[in-house]
Amino acid sequence: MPGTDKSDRQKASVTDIEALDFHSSGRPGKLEITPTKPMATQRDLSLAYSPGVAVPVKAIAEDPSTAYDYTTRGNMVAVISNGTAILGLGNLGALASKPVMEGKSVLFKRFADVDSIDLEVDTENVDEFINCVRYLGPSFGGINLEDIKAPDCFIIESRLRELMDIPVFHDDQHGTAIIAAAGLINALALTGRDFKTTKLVCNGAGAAAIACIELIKAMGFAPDNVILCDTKGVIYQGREDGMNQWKSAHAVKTDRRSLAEAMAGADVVFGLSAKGAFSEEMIRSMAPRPIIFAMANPDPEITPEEVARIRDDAIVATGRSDYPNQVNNVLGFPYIFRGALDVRASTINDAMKIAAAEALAHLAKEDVPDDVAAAYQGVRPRFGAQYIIPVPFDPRLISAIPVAVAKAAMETGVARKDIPDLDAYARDLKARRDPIASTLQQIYARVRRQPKRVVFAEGEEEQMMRAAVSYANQQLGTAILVGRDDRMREIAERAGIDLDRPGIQLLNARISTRNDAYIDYLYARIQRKGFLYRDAQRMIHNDRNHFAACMVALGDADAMVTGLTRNYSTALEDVRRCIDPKPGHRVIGASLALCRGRAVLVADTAVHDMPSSEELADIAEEAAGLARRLGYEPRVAMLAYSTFGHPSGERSERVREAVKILDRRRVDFEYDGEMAADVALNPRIMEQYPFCRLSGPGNVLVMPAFHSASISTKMLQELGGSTVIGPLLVGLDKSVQIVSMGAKDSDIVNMATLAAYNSGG
Ligand SMILES: NC(=O)C1=CN([C@@H]2O[C@H](COP(=O)(O)OP(=O)(O)OC[C@H]3O[C@@H](n4cnc5c(N)ncnc54)[C@H](OP(=O)(O)O)[C@@H]3O)[C@@H](O)[C@H]2O)C=CC1
Ligand SMILES: CC(=O)C(=O)O
Ligand SMILES: [Mg+2]
Repeated sequence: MPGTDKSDRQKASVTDIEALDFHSSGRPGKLEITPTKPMATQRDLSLAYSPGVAVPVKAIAEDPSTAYDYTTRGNMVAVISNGTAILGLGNLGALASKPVMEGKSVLFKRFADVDSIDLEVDTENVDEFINCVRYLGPSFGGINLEDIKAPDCFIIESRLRELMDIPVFHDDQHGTAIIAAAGLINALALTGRDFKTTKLVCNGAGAAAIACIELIKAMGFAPDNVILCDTKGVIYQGREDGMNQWKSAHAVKTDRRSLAEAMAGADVVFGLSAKGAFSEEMIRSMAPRPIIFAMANPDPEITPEEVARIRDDAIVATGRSDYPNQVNNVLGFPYIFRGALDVRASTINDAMKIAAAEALAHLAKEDVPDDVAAAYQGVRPRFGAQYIIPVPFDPRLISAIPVAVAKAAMETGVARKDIPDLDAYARDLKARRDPIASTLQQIYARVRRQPKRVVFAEGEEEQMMRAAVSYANQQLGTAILVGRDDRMREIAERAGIDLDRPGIQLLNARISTRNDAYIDYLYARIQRKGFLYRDAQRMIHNDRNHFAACMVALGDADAMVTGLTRNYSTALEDVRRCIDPKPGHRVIGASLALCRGRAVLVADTAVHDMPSSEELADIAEEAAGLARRLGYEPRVAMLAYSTFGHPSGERSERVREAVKILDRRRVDFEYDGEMAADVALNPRIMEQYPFCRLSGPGNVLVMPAFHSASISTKMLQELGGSTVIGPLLVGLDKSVQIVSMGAKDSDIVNMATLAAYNSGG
């Protein structure tokens, strides 16, 4: 198995198997290309291809700038590597770099709606690489070079910048430098230091390191106060071994020779080298309130835990997302290119880079508004040692950084398109990303802060075990697998699943010491419903759903997940035997559909077959409550085949009546209907009904009946490429989620996490 030693695996938030499964499941890899125009008819074909395509061809030949109007060029970036410095893993070749490059491409899309394709170029020859890339200009609005080793990357980037008239940006250099500079601006402010007098050591003298120190010197650091080190130690004036012109440019006059000597008394240390390069002794020798950016990936030069063991006055950042203060270029490249593309910039210059760094630094100092707090695990972070830089999921990044970059491009004359109204541009950017689409990430973060005990009722199923291990690994809490101990171990061993890890508990229902309590509890609930004491005994001993639900009911676990081996309604019946609805609530199912950066809740996708008007109103209230718990303000659209009375019919009448009931109940959320789905979702169509009370497109869709709810979500999933999570059970007094039969381990983890989240606390 590729990867890491045992201790690494235990602290890793994902296992090697999970990482491989993630990449191989479904369509291998992380990207696909989908057309943006219909390709359904002969006419479509004639327009998209011959003869219609000849018209834009001629237009572009006549005026090249129209390529931005007629092709993907203006929103398309290539991520290009030869794999000679893949993260901190070294030179593993072009092909091996592909997962990272695909990853960068999906981050472009996810965070800034920039389309991107990865290109791996199989040569270590600098001239060959340049020649390969230089002719690709017409295809792209920008080139993001990635993971090319120093010093080749310096030559490659500077030659390509001369040869091409679109931005060429080596992310490991400038992306990293921008983010590190932003973090440093804030860390210096917090420790009361001045750029001009602060002493900094940078370990690593490659792509990222050289760019970082060039940028911080441009921002005011004194060259004599910056010591660069590489595998051979300090880069001092006169050194000959392992040198190149880029290192020489930063050589200093000093008698220090080793990294340990350089770090003694230093205020700041940057690690852009390799795992474990900083020893405890080195950290101990630094000045009071040291600033430590250990940025090597995937493992830092020293971990925050290791630093905390030695001193409590340090500000620590790493390149990883599972520690506070993630200094990683993911905070930069998507947004920097967004801004550059939107003004059709010919290059990304220093002014644009500094503008991005300052915008990022500034954001960390701003108050975190409610709708952003969710991205921070529901806690409002305060500018300080644990929060010097925003997290990648901060929804403000999309409207802050591209604006700063675009403005700097216009001011320095490299923009080929003007954006006259930057406020309007910021609003457009904000609309490009729906904060609800980050919901799941926020939920995970919240659970991680308050880990929960979740029972995985069908513990003998391989998928459940995988999900439980993933749940525990992600530090979401304790995963309790219910099943026969020996059977679970046998299956786990065959499947290569390691159950002996922190956070996993195996529980045999037959021999649990709590059975008498569960049986008494259950019997009290079912004795007047035609069941005998021995029925209750059998249910607890032999049926894992009843056993697990009683565990949750009696507080031995916080939440439960089941459903893999039994159909939804049967599993729900089992659970309902043990757990009541929350007082004053109705149990419903709601599905969260995530599609193209947009998210909607659809209800009721599980419980009510043909809801009455009263029940539809209840469903609306439950679904709106769920939306709020998920962190967003509901706009409930009561859906039907008709819109505001036309065409009329019995089902629509029922929905209309539900709206009147909500009026009478004076509920405290936006709702309206009845309306068709396109009216609810498309603002242009909604405009035709100016009296509609929704302030924007519906984000909670209450369906007129179970069949329409189920059919529409399944169609969204199969035809629309949506991720559908759920149905989520809402309204029960204790937190239970039921997955669909045959669900994948990743679906089960999502549901377990949602169950944990819903269990409150
Ligand atoms: N957090 C972030 O956003 C980013 C982090 N990085 C990380 O920075 C590191 C370097 O990447 P990059 O600059 O692209 O790679 P390069 O190959 O261009 O440079 C690597 C540099 O690190 C030095 N080095 C390697 N091991 C050690 C060591 N144990 N002690 C001192 N110096 C060492 C090398 O020294 P020599 O010159 O003697 O060979 C070289 O100067 C990687 O770990 C990478 O993951 C990179 C980009 C972004
Ligand atoms: C983050 C990144 O680009 C790297 O580690 O190489
Ligand atoms: Mg990189």
